[in-house]
Amino acid sequence: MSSAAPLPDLAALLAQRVDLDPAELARYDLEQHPALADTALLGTALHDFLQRQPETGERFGDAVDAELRQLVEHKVNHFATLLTRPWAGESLDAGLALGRQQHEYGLSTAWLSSAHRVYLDHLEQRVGGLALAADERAGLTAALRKLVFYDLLLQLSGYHAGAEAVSQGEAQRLARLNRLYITLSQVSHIAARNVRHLGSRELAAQTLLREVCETVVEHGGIHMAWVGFIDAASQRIEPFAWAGADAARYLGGITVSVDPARPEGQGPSGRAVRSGQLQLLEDSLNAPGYHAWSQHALRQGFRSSVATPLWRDGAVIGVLNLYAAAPGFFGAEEQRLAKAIADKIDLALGHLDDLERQRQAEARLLHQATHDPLTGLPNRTRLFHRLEQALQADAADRLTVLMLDLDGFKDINDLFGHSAGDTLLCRIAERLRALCRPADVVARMGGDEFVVLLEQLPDPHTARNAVEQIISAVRRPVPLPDGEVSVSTSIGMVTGSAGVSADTLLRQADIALYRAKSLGRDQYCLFDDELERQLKQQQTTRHAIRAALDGDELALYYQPKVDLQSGAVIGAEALIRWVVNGEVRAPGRFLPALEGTELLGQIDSWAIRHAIAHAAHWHRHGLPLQISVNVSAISLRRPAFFGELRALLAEAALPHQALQLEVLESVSQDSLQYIIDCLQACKDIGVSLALDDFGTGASSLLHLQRIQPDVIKIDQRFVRSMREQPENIAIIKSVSTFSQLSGRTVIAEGVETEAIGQDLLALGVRFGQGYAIARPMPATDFPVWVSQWRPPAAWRCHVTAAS
Ligand SMILES: Nc1nc2c(ncn2[C@@H]2O[C@H](COP(=O)(O)OP(=O)(O)OP(=O)(O)O)[C@@H](O)[C@H]2O)c(=O)[nH]1
Repeated sequence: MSSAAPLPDLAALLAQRVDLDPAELARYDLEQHPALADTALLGTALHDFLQRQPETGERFGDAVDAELRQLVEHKVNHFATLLTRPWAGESLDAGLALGRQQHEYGLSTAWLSSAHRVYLDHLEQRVGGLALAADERAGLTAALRKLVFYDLLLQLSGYHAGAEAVSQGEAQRLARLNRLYITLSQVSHIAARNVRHLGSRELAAQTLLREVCETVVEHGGIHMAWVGFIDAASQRIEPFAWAGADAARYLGGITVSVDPARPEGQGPSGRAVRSGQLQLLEDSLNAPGYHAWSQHALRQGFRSSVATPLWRDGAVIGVLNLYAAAPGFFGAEEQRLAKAIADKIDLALGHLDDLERQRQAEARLLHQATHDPLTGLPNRTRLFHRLEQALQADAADRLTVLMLDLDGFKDINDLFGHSAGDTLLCRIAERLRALCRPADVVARMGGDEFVVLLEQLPDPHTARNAVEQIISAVRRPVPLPDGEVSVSTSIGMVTGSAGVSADTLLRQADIALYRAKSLGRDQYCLFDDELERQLKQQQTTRHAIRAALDGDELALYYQPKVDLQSGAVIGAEALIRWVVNGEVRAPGRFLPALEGTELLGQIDSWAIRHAIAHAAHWHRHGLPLQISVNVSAISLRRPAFFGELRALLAEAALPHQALQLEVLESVSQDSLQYIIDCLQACKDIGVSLALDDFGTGASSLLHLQRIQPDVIKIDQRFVRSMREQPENIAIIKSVSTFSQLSGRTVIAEGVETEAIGQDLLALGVRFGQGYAIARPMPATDFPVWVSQWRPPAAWRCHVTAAS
């Protein structure tokens, strides 16, 4: 061994510490004494010694045999090298490595040092066996002792270097973890944020997840972070939010799939989705299955990453990817943190979904509260709100409200069933919607009533056009499972004006609608102040009539019906009068105000009750006449009508034939089967039926067939003017002939003069009613009149001539 070569710094330093002079060792030329090492012997001694140390068992556990043997082998080899080439670099390295290794095993310095006792014993024994002079042996022994201490210092240096490296690495790791924990707490904070104001679920998720990525990058020492979600159609993981240097460019350049059959599905994200487990990429440079991305990753400057699955309702929906610049960045603790961040994202997404569900539920509730469930149109509440908004806008005068009510809709329900009625309402709703502009409001107010709100109309002409189109559209037949039905609609129309309230506008539209109905339906009516005045008048009248019904102001007057030929009184028609402060008012002055109201039905009931009472009284007093009373459609529609009538007849003990019901042709035009059934039931118990005002309806003969009246009353308009309008004579004649042929009695109304009576007799009409016979009179006057009545001589002569 050459002592001329300089010692490595550390070797020189340690040698100096133990006062070992390389020249001193060199003097003994240890290579001459291979027996000194005797590695086999030393190995056994060292193994036996170390195995006895209590610390050995604690440190090596079950693996004591294999691991201790290996360590002992390293030690012994090193010892042999040390003896022969103590200053060689490999000897130095091996000593340091041994020390670091014992530190890594977690062995103490005491344990390490104790081995050197064995070296000393071993060397002393070996040296004792050498053939050396005493002073030489003493010198060699001393040099070898120093060499053992030198090695002890060398191994302890390695041990400490190891300890230092670990503590430095640990400090860095702790600092990194600390940052990550801070990051996690910030992520928790973000995930728990109130997101209501962030807009839609999509927008809120984007904001939250972007903030999470930014926080992780900014505070967590992460190079880049992104969250992606699985797109079911493409089976790709589509980036949703990201942060970090050039993240957008990186993500723009890669495709990530969950499909294991594709190379893009082989990376950590695809595997994370499929396995539901975090996937660790220790080093992108040498990771199997990573070739598809490694170039991108290198350019992007990251070496390690974790892909953590994101969950929703038990299924993986996406991935959180975190990247670090250093390889092996993600230790166990970092991975736990990545999972914890992913958990927070799961929570935040769950929270967003709950919020979205809540929002949808609220929207549904609001929709339910503001829309009609049958047609889906806005309901009264919403209409009212929209109307108020429209009125607050500047152009109130360019606003038109149309209030629609279908005509005779009740009949559709009655004839075809309620569900057919529903279908009809839906079809009408669709037609209205189709006719209006998107900004117009079409609302269903309930029942068969709709309101259309037309805003920003350029002129009144446009509004009228719209109404006319609506009227025609409603008229078009609607196909139903059992055939087609047709309805019409009446419409009240009103135009907005500055300062008018929504309430008022709707009320005015309603007034106009009412007028359109009373004018005969299937038309529209424009609201004006006169209309309102009339309505008020009407309401006053109704109020007064209701009071009259309860009080004693109504009376029945009787107008006789006679045989013009013989002068015989065949009966009388009961006509209602309203006696106010001595003034007797004819029904024409107050009944129109009751049109369509239940009050009309009450008036009918009152009249029937009193007519029966009068007739019964006269019957009991030798005047067995048939008394007729007018009944409106509204009464005949009442299911209780027939029962009540029969009870009244029974109570008064009046023969049923003594009562006649006069119905208007318009009743029959309603053609309701149950009205006809009701009339038939009355006929079946002997009550007589007269068709009033015959000739004024649209299809008289047709309805005759359905109603089957016993008596036909020719409307007085034909009779009164028969002299001036000869065509009326033809009508009267044909009605008379037809009636005689079908076995019905014909009575002419409006016999106002003797001449008319004569003409009627000449046409073969025998029975009449009119001023030439008698005006309607109070019930008390009627028996007297009957006893005194004589027909004009001309009629009697006519009779004579005819016979
Ligand atoms: N099928 C159906 N019918 C309804 C609904 N709501 C209300 N109705 C009925 O619709 C009818 C509306 O009454 P009215 O407007 O007085 O009946 P109408 O026969 O059209 O009378 P006019 O308007 O005077 O021509 C009533 O018989 C209600 O029972 C519904 O949702 N579906």
